[in-house]
Amino acid sequence: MTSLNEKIDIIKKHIKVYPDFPKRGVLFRDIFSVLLEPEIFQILKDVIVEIAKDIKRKNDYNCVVGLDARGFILGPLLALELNLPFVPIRKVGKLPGDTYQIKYQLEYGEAICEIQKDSIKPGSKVLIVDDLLATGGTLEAARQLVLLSGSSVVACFIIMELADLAGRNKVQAPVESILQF
Ligand SMILES: O=P(O)(O)OC[C@H]1O[C@H](OP(=O)(O)OP(=O)(O)O)[C@H](O)[C@@H]1O
Ligand SMILES: Nc1ncnc2[nH]cnc12
Repeated sequence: MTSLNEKIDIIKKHIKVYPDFPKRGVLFRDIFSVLLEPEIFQILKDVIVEIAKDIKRKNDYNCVVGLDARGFILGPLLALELNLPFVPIRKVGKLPGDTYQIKYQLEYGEAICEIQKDSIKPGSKVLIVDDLLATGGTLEAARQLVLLSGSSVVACFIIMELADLAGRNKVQAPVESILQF
């Protein structure tokens, strides 16, 4: 049987790294490269489900929120497995109906993200899911959108954390990451 740490090592080896994308000086870590081989994608799924269940035991949640765009790979997998609702947070202009909006800074730019006002049941306890934590601007904006929706964030779950950027210090909720760079 492959241990959790061995599975995490396999995932790490399959994350392709691109220097100077999308801007000079950024080392881009591409989670999509893990999805090219079904058996590696399956390992990623097994690892995130195991860790998400562990987070739930410590810090119960009843809703999974995923961030545009790469949080949409992971969030729905977890939500289905845990039988919980999945709610998307999207870049501005992509969601129909009434929305809450927050502007935030990225490692390489600025953006606005949105959530549909009627998507999260008020009073929910939310797990936010994304592929990568860089400056923490995206996660903190997402946390504020959950708050505007009348719910709270019990934890954030990330595959890759760029530890040097100290993004977790910007996020006013516990952050759990699988790989640190
Ligand atoms: O911690 P931060 O500095 O906020 O950066 C992290 C965010 O940046 C990336 O998404 P990006 O905004 O590039 O959007 P994409 O997934 O649509 O490419 C990544 O998937 C995170 O969502
Ligand atoms: N270095 C990086 N690699 C992939 N996605 C990112 N989003 C922000 N910084 C990133």
